[in-house]
Amino acid sequence: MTTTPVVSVQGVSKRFGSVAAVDDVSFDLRRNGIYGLLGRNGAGKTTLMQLLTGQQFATGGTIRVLGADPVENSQVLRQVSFVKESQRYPDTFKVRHVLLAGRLLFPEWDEAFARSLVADFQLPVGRLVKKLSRGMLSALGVTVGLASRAPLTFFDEPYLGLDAVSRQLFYDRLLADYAEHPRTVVLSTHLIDEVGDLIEHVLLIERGRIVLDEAADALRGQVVTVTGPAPAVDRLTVNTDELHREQLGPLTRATVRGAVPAGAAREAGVQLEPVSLQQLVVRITARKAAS
Ligand SMILES: Nc1ncnc2c1ncn2[C@@H]1O[C@H](COP(=O)(O)OP(=O)(O)OP(=O)(O)O)[C@@H](O)[C@H]1O
Repeated sequence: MTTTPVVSVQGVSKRFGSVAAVDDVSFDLRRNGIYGLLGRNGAGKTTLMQLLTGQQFATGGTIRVLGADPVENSQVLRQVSFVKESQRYPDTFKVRHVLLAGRLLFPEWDEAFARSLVADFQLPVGRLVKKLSRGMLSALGVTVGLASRAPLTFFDEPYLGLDAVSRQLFYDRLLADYAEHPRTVVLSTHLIDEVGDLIEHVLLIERGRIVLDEAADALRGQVVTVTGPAPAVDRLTVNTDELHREQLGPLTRATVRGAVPAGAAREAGVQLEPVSLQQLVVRITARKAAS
């Protein structure tokens, strides 16, 4: 059975003058999944999320969110939570006003969950938002994003201000809550190894184009480094897609995508090692940049 995707993007572009921030991209986001929107600085992650949340107009193409155009569509936008680090709040707002706004705006808001997150992150509910530290502001965004339980939730690197302990808390709470209340979550980040275990699906954007759109598990198993004498490495990797090659003294190390026979590698004294999601993204991005 196929279910309608939560987001469907067809041939979408967004230009700012001569800059193509998003360049003819097409992809779907399915119902219930944790997506990693990965890419280097300036790749187009924020612009893409702004397009999906109706905060920017596409220069071309079609965007459907929950089956409709998101622009000025309150029916759709009530189902969408977009947490970004640069979030602005009215000057007079205290933390508790932001939480109240969340409760009023989001139909699925869970007040008890919000309170437990406020306690976890030790947020001062009576303090003016403009007096919060950067980390506290991030924690407030994360709290709203999680407690909103929106069917489509975007986190645009809101955790950059969080310290390592708070970031781990965010990842733990997200996973636990997602298990009980599945929804579609998009995490944009360049802290790829940190979110590597959370992500079910990878969308890699590079200079406005989607260059990878794959299940994370499939990717993890597909890419290996093969280290040994050059002739043996060549022989074992003949049917693979080579992403990178380097010479380490007498040894060659190739990063390849595809099946490398483990038994034959052992016999040839060639070492196989799995590649982390972070390394994989770096290799693919570097190759795209070179081509
Ligand atoms: N309002 C704007 N006016 C002009 N150019 C813009 C505007 N917004 C984004 N851009 C440009 O579009 C490109 C993509 O920017 P975007 O913020 O989407 O990237 P990003 O992947 O989110 O980057 P980062 O990880 O650094 O936040 C960049 O070249 C940026 O300078």
